[in-house]
Amino acid sequence: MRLRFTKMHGAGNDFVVIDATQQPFSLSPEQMRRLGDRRFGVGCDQILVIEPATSADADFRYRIFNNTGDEVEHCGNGARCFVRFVVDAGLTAKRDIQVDTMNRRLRLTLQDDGRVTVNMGAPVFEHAALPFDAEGLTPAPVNGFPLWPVEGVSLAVVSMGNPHAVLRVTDVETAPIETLGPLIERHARFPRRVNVGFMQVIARDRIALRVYERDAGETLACGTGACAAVVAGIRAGWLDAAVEVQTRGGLLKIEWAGGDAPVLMTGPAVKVFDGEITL
Ligand SMILES: N[C@@H](CCC[C@H](N)C(=O)O)C(=O)O
Repeated sequence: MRLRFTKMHGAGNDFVVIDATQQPFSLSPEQMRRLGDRRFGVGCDQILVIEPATSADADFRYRIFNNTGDEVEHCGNGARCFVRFVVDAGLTAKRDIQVDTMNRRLRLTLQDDGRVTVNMGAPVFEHAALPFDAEGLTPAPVNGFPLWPVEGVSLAVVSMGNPHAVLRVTDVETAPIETLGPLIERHARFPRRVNVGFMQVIARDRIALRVYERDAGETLACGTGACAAVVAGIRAGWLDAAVEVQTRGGLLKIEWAGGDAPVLMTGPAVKVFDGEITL
């Protein structure tokens, strides 16, 4: 089958975007893996699929697959690229767009400077939402916020629609991402696995972050990971309500007023090229 696609990235987190409003989309997990393979296919961290809305008050439906072919709940950097794509492709004349994902309604705004702000919804701390199995563990609360001892480190657990574990490190450049990342990602306490964020607090309004993503491994940026890290940092009393997140691929701005307030994420969305592939 021949498939038209657009290669995009958000702060270096890269995507193959498929417009399923204009062409049929039905790829097997094997075809997805080939598409996502950097040597045998196009290569990307995630595949984003844009579909017509299925509810009356949404503009589109947006589906996300890791480059392993597994469908996942959420992708923050991808959400920004989704907006850039639908506006540039003329699929909508709106600048404020509502989209349904697997488990959330997102509200997104294309700014005049080309960046996109995404209302990511509120963070969820209930363990069932990740899920996280805390049976038999005693948390070490920091300012009342529980940090959980797993594999010798202290983890904050946060769902942004998808699961995140966040740990504070003194230096992201020397943090053991390659060893600890996969160990926590596949730890039995996270039955559906987890994205693992390594956060260095630089100031109350600035962190450096590296994320070992579920399935994709370390990416140059993770939007939901940035939200989870900032939320954890705010709850632990380390950060203010607006924080710049330095990732290896670029800068993201995250804002959260606490409680049930939604997390707002602002950052870049860039088209790289259009292409066609036979799968
Ligand atoms: N890169 C993403 C997150 C993609 C999904 C993640 N790997 C998962 O499995 O939950 C982002 O920008 O949020």
